[in-house]
Amino acid sequence: MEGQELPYVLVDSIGGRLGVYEDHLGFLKKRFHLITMKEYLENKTFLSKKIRAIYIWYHKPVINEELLQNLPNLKVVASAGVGIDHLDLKLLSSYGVKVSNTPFIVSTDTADMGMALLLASSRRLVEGHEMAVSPDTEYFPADWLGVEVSGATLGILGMGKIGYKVAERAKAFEMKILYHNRNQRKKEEESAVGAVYCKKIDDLLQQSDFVLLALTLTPQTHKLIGKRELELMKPTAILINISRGLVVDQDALVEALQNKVIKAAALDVTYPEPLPRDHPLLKLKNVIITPHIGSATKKTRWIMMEEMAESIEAGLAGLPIPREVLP
Ligand SMILES: O=C(O)[C@H](O)CO
Repeated sequence: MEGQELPYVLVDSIGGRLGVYEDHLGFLKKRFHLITMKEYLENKTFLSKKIRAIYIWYHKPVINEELLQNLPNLKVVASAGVGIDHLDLKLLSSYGVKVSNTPFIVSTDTADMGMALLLASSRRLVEGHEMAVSPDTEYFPADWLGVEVSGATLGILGMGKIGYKVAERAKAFEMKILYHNRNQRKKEEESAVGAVYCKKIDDLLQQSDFVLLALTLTPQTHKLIGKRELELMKPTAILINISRGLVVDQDALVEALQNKVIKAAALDVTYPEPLPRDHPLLKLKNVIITPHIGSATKKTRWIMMEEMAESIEAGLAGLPIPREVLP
């Protein structure tokens, strides 16, 4: 590309908590002229015509109509991860902008995260750690027991790529698996992991010892798990969420956990993220919260970045966009 100007790509920020990773910069800067939101806002007149792609990391920058109106040469939006609930696909398409995501690479790590949360909450790892490092020598009281995983029933809501990988892992833990999904999986896929389809979500909720949410956030799944659904669950059940905070009615969840309607929850996602420091969920002993780290491993995050760069390059060259998301 010597002598040729690199394409201008808008990013939210570089480094820091939500910015593009510093160690991804070498790779990206060989291909693109990265412009942060701050630089764009400081030099809007010149940069708005230059920017041809947006690189969305941690759901940022937020793309609204005003931004689209100001970027007449925008062709591609590459979004990290699988969820695209932060994007208005119809709006983007009306501006002729194509969208890509990285749905395949994140599924293994996110499924691992689901199992990690399931094991951590059932075996009370966080409380156990606190007990072990506490100055108090009252170590492991007899009434402090966990919940067995082997032989327990896991209900998976959302049997896409991530849900299915959770099922594969749960099978190795000798769990019984129920699932609900918009479409029933093929018989051979079901029998490979020993999963039984529940047409009705209520049946899955009533029968499961662990309910794991691996759903896409859509208008149909928005606050799908509310007071009624939590009350259908067993009082000994644990809720695990690795999808989006908004698939659960969080106020109803707080109430259910406070009143022991369910035993515990393990959440990689909440709304908002992070939760305000005085949020009641942060005060409950029967809750584990992690900071939306389903795909946060070194190798996966690197491949996500490479895939996003590949999609931008293809889109700008007028080629079919790998992993394009259609409106
Ligand atoms: O959707 C995903 O892949 C992750 O949750 C990051 O948004």
